[in-house]
Amino acid sequence: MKDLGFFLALARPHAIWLRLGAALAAVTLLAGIGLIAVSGWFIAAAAAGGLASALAATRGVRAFALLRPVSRYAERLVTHDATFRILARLRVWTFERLIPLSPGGIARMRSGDLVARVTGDVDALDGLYLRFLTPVAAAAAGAAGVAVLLALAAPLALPAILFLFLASAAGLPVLTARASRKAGERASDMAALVRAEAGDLAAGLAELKAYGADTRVRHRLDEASRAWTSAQRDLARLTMINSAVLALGAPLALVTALGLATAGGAGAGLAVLCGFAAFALFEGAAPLVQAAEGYGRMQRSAARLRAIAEQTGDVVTPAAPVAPSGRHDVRVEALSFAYPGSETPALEHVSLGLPEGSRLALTGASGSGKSSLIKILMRFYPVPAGTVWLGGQDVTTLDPREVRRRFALVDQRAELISASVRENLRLGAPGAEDGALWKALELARADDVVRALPDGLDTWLGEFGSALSGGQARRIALARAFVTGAPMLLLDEPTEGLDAPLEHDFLTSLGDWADADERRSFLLVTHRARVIDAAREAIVLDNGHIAQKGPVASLTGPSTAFSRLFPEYRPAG
Ligand SMILES: Nc1ncnc2c1ncn2[C@@H]1O[C@H](COP(=O)(O)OP(=O)(O)OP(=O)(O)O)[C@@H](O)[C@H]1O
Repeated sequence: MKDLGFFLALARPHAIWLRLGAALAAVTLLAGIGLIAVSGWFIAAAAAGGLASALAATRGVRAFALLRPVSRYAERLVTHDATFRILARLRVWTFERLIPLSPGGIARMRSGDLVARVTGDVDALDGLYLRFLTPVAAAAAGAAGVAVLLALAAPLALPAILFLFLASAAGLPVLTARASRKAGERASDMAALVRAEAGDLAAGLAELKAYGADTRVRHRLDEASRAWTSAQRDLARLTMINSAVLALGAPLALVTALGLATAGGAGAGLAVLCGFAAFALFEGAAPLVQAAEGYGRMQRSAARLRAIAEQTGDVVTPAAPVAPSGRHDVRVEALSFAYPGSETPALEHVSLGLPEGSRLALTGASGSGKSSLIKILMRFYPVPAGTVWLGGQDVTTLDPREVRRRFALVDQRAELISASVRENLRLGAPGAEDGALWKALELARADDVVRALPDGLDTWLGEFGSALSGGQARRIALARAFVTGAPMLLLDEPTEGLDAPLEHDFLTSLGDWADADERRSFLLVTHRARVIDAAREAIVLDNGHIAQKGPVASLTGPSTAFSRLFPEYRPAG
């Protein structure tokens, strides 16, 4: 309940609309009770031949019959509008909690699970605002209205009817909430699991099929789906029982009120009016029971969403970040780092400098820590030991977003988003004009690629840029990095998988970009000897330590770490 209370509080800015919706729901319920009660009175009066009463009743029927749909329409409009606004706020709230989590922190969460939280869990909470708050107020107003009517016309019936109503509108929902809790939580968990499994299956379908593992994942998905269906079946059973109880409660109230009103001396017309009013009151109990049926699900969704709010990012934004200096030289001093949950350090006591205008290659065997260093520079992970200086300032005193703005990242996956070429290029510079995009494309030798696409810059690139070859995607990713205007490029094996001419073109583009401004610099992670020639200096990492560093030509020589990695290396030219 604490979690649900938290999300109720989040809806406070929209409270006025929820209250108006509740008032309209109360009017709708009262109009419904009035319509049925007066209709009953009309039938009884007409049967008894009381023309005057029958005429008065028809006026009542007309008034209530007009009022009910109008107030219901207005209520739906107001409550749905308020609910959608609250859900939109909730989504923004969720993203605001996710964004400060560093990419390193988010990478530990399953992507399908994240999607389930932002979509399914947020949607599940609509029941809290739409099916819980509004009906409580309406049912209370309906009960008060019928109580006044019975107190005036058939006081004998009042206690029995109120008892029946309280049992249906309070007792039954409480019992239902208890009974539905486990099944609801299971349904919510399984729905999230199904989304996560389906996400994994869709994302890795080609690989899973290639290795014949798709059947295994499909089985897991089937199992989760079956568990989800079973939980939903349990909930449906509960709904069925509740519907039966409510269906019995309404006629029981009718008969009770009718009998007791007659016993109390009310005439036939009045007795029927009281009976039908008591009957119609049960319309107000149904939404409360429905809300209780969704309690477990809502509770779980609220808990899962709150868990996001309670996560603290690995990379902390300082409360008062210092303003960045205009410089962008980097210095790493005695940096040590291990991944969360890992005992083995990925980097140990690493010190290096990347002055403005530098062209540095970072090489080393697989697992030596090259990508880890890039992730730390990008502030995807914290700096647990040692110091990283950017423009003479300790990066932990700067806003991580400011640090990231100084770097543009290109890696071997060249992750293009499923959007147009233009949107991909503008990812890091949303306001960039087409002229700037074409300039960057020319510099990255990707302008011909884009001109050959059916709609040029407007061409849709498909999921992860699947409409392009690896080489084309890499060149567009390089152009995207150029568009950002960042003075430093971090390239993580950017030419992996490219043939020699494509690799040569890529490195020439990189060189041209760096030549255009002497303050520009790049750090190039590579396993390939040919690529090292694009740099002036190189660092060889070995098991998280710096084994060698200096101008590329100085690293060769018998039994150096560099020559062990590149025995065939001959400096270019
Ligand atoms: N997300 C992670 N969680 C835990 N350990 C990790 C993670 N990423 C890398 N490691 C570990 O950190 C060490 C350094 O990895 P890193 O990716 O930096 O090496 P690398 O030199 O870039 O390797 P490669 O050339 O194969 O890309 C390795 O031992 C690796 O297993």
